[in-house]
Amino acid sequence: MPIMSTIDKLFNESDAGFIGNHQHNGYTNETTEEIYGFEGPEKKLDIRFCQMKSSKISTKSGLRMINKEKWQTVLDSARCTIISQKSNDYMDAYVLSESSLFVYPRRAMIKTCGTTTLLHLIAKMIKVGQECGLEVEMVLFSRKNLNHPSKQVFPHCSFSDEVEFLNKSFQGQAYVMGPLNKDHWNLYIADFRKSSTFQRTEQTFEVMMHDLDPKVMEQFFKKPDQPVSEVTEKSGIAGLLPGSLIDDFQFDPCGYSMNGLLNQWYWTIHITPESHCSYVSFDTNLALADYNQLLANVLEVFKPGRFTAAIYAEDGSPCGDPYSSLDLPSAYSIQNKTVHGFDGGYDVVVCNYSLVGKEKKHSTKQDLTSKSPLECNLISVGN
Ligand SMILES: C[S@+](CC[C@H](N)C(=O)[O-])C[C@H]1O[C@@H](n2cnc3c(N)ncnc32)[C@H](O)[C@@H]1O
Repeated sequence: MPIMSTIDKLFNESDAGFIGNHQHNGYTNETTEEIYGFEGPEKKLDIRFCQMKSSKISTKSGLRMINKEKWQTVLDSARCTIISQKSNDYMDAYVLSESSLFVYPRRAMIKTCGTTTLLHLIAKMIKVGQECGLEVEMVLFSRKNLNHPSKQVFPHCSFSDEVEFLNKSFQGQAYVMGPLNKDHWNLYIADFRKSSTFQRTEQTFEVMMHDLDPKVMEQFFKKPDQPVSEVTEKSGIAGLLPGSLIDDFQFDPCGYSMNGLLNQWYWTIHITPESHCSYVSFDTNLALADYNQLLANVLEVFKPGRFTAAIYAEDGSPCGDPYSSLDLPSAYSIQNKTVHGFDGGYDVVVCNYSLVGKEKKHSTKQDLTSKSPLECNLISVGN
């Protein structure tokens, strides 16, 4: 079935008053999103699994044994729908009505936006793992601060509720990276990995962009007869990581999501183009030694007014020194940089940037001599 007719069918079959996660307020014809703006910033759950000792099930495909229909029943708990799927030798990647799901044999990464209830799917996720002979060995839950937390469904109205909820299943630790009263990134980690059992080589890079250039955002309002592949090409998205298998989707009347599969690496972009709540996210686990050029290219494509960048890097990953990563693109000034070294063998760095003066042209060509004052928070291990 073509993608468009699939999503039309899914949404038409939704309960009255709900279109995917677009929720009517029940009093007028206006949706919650029309009043407050769509909540672009995603909640992200990254769960790593290992072989369960007591289990007789042992397959190389692990979580990839689970089919699309079964994943949909898991996603029902988060209130989002699978729109499309693409797979390669390494992973299954799903575009969702609200963001994306990536499934590796021993890892599932889900990000959902709007008023989805991501953490409600944890119990089903653990069960799915058990059915594949796997148990959880690490959980990372993260999200940027939300625009309208009070419009969320429990436990997503506050990070402390989310942490309490997560701690019912795992015993983890919670961190706020960045200024509490400005853009910041919440992170919860439960790490059950046995030390020195294997090399830690994972890394992820996220850019969370606000106040985007309206001319750029115009491209993500659906135009009759323009195929989504043309939007992906002309916007510059396709050129970010050439050679990728791309699964892209345009929402009606606006909005855009894509998953990219580049060998074993995923990348994903989600766009909320409405001017009163414009937001774009870029997320990848691509194993680069540093992300400066990729960041510059992403900024050149989207031209945000402000953005937060976050790197998670394990000690054995190519991105060895996150502190010196995220060098300043010249059109932007860095507001703050928060680095946390974890005793589990990984570091996290989160930076906030804003565009220097509206009159300045959007150019992200690197000029490392013009660094502006840097407020730097170094948090020691175990804090
Ligand atoms: C799912 S997309 C991408 C969200 C993403 N987290 C981001 O980075 O902005 C959200 C955009 O699609 C639009 N949209 C249109 N129909 C939608 C639907 N049925 N469900 C979710 N979003 C929809 C929203 O208004 C918004 O502009």
